[in-house]
Amino acid sequence: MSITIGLAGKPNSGKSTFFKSATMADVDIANYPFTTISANHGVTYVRTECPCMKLNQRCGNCVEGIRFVPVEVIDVAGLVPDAWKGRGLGNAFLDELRQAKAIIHVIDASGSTDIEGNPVDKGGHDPMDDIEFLNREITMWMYGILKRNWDSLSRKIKAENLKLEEALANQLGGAGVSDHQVHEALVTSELSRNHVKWTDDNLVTLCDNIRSISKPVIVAANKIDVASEENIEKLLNLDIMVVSTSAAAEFALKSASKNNAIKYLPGSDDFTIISENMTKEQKKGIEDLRDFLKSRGGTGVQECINRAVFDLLDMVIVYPVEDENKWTDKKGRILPDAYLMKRGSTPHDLAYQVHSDIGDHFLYAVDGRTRMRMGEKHELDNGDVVKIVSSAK
Ligand SMILES: Nc1nc2c(ncn2[C@@H]2O[C@H](COP(=O)(O)OP(=O)(O)OP(=O)(O)O)[C@@H](O)[C@H]2O)c(=O)[nH]1
Repeated sequence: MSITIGLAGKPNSGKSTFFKSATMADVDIANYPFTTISANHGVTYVRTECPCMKLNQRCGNCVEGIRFVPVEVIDVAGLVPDAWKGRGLGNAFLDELRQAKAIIHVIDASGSTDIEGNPVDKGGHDPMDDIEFLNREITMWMYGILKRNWDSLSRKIKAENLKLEEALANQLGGAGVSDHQVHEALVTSELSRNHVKWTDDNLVTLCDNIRSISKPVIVAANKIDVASEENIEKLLNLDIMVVSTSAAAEFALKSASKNNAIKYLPGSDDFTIISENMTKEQKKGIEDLRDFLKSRGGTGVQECINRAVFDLLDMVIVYPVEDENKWTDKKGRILPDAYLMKRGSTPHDLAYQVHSDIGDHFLYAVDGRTRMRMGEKHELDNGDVVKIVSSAK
C-alpha cells in the first residue's frame, strides 16, 4: 500500500469509532479481501471519480463510476499529555506515528471531555486546546530524540564533517524523517548552520518545523452531531485544515450497509433503503441519519480522508494501462490499477512505481486521453490514464 495515515486523538475523542467506520469491510467498494490488518492497522479508501466514466462501459473496479483507492490507516493509541516523557503508552504511541505520512487528529468538538479524555459537562472544555497539544507532543518527542545524544552527535558532526541534514535525519530515523525534510526545516527555522551554538530553544524550534513538514495534520472536529454550532464554526474558521465529522453517524451508516439494510457509499450525502423488514424504530433511526447527512452534506469521515490525501499530502491518482485506446491491461481488464503519486511526479516516476525494471527500461509514455506522447517532464494529473512504453522484458 502506498501511504499510511495515522489517526491520533485523546481518549474519548471518537478515534476508535473513526477507525472502525473508516476501515469497515465493504465488499461492494473494493476487491480487497480484508480491510482490518490487525487491531489498529486497517485499510481505508480515497474516493474519486473513475476515469471509466469517459468510456461507454464501466470498468468493473468502481461502483457506478466512483472509485475507491486504498490507503493504510493506523489507530495510534495513547495520546496523553506528556506522552513524550513516557507518560501513558509514551513512546509506543509516538513510535507508531513513525510510519505515518500525515495525521488525522480526531478531537471532540463538543467539548465534553477534558484534555485527558475524562467526561466534563458538555461544552466544559475548549476543543481548541486539544489541537496544540498533539503538535507539542510530537515536537517534544523529536526534541527528546535529538537531545538525548546531542553532545556526542554535535561533536561527531564537527569532527567528521558530516552533512548536517543527513546527521539529524539519521538521528531522527525513528521518527521517519528524511534529509530533505530536515533541510526544509532548517531553512524555515533560520538557524545558523553552526549547530554547536544552538540553544535548547533553537532545537525545539527546529523540531517544531520538522514536525509540521514531516507530519502534517488535518483535524477531524468530531461529534458534530452533538457539538454546538459555535464550537464547529470556531474550529472551521481556524487557519489550519479542519473537517467536521461524525464518526458515530458514519459507523451507523456503514453498519446498516453491511447488514444490507441500506445502500450507502462512503462520502455520499444520501443512501437508499433496501431492506423491507425494518422495524418502526429502525426506520426512524435511519431517517434521522438521512436528515443529518442532508444537513451536513455527509458525515465528513470520507471528506477527511480525501483531504488528507489530496490536499495535505498533495497526491494525485493515476491509472497505468497497457492499451492506450481501450485502457486495458494485458488481460483485457479495464483500468485495473490506480496509483497514488505525489503531485509533480512524472510518467517515469510512475514507471518505477509499477516495477523497478519498467522504470529502469522506461522509454516514453502515452496519454490515454489524447493518445499523444507525454513529455519527459510532464507532471501527472489526477485521473491521468498512462501507457508506459519500456524495453523491459
Ligand atoms: N455523539 C457522538 N459520539 C461519538 C462520535 N464518535 C464517537 N462517539 C462516542 O464517543 C465515545 C468515545 O469513542 P471512542 O471511539 O471509543 O473514542 P476513542 O477516542 O477511541 O477513545 P479511547 O478508546 O479511550 O482512546 C463513545 O461513546 C462513542 O460512541 C460522534 O461522532 N458523535
